Amino acid sequence: MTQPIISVRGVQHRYDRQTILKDIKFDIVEGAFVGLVGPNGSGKTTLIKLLLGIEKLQKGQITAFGHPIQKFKNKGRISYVSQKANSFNRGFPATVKEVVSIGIVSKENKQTKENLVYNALKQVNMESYIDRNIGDLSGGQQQRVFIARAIVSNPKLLILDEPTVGVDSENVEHFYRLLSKLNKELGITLVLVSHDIGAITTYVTDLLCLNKTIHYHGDPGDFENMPDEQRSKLYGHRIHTITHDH
Ligand SMILES: Nc1ncnc2c1ncn2[C@@H]1O[C@H](COP(=O)(O)OP(=O)(O)OP(=O)(O)O)[C@@H](O)[C@H]1O
Repeated sequence: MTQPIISVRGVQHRYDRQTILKDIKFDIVEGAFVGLVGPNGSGKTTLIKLLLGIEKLQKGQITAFGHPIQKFKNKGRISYVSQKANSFNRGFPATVKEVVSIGIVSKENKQTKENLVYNALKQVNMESYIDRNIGDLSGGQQQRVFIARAIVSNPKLLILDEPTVGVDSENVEHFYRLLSKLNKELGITLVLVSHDIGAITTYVTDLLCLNKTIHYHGDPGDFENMPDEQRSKLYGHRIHTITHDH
């Protein structure tokens, strides 16, 4: 069986006196495309922060690539695109090349750096924008540049927190297709945080429904085929049938 690259056991998390996460247990295997869904305030970002080691683990165990998260040295293996990545204003004084270079974690010479940046931009079809100012691009284009920055050091796992906020629906579809390509062709394991269960089930291999605890972890197709009422229970929140044609 494939070894999990992330393993979470018995995780609990509180802010002040409020329990945000409880009895969290799941594995992420190499090559998976995981959709992490849940209503507002269900703890998705907190869980991601724990996986990234940004938030201190209070109770339970998390291992990343076989190491306890407290001792894990990332070295570019886990990469992250945050919720508000695509919000640069017009005129922001940085080129696409400069933004993507920030993602290079190893010491490289100038030529290697340029090649890495170009290749990462090519993966997201943005290589022709390399010398443009980041602020002059649309939200969807900026988001692609941030993906390039996140993959420029060849991560094994890429975590994206609501990356399609502010991106129009047509570009959202393109964006999910791009993620699917990165997963299948480059073999990058993905965790995609989203509100839009209907849109992501087509692309993800595993669905994780979170609302304080994990209510469902499994095949997205099996989840979609359940009656609405049962799905609402598993999602931990009322859910409408949202189907998207692809
Ligand atoms: N640093 C913090 N201190 C105190 N409470 C926090 C902190 N961060 C988050 N919370 C609270 O924890 C709960 C879960 O927040 P979190 O951001 O993890 O949820 P989420 O599922 O990502 O929400 P959303 O979908 O709205 O982004 C919320 O009630 C939030 O107000």
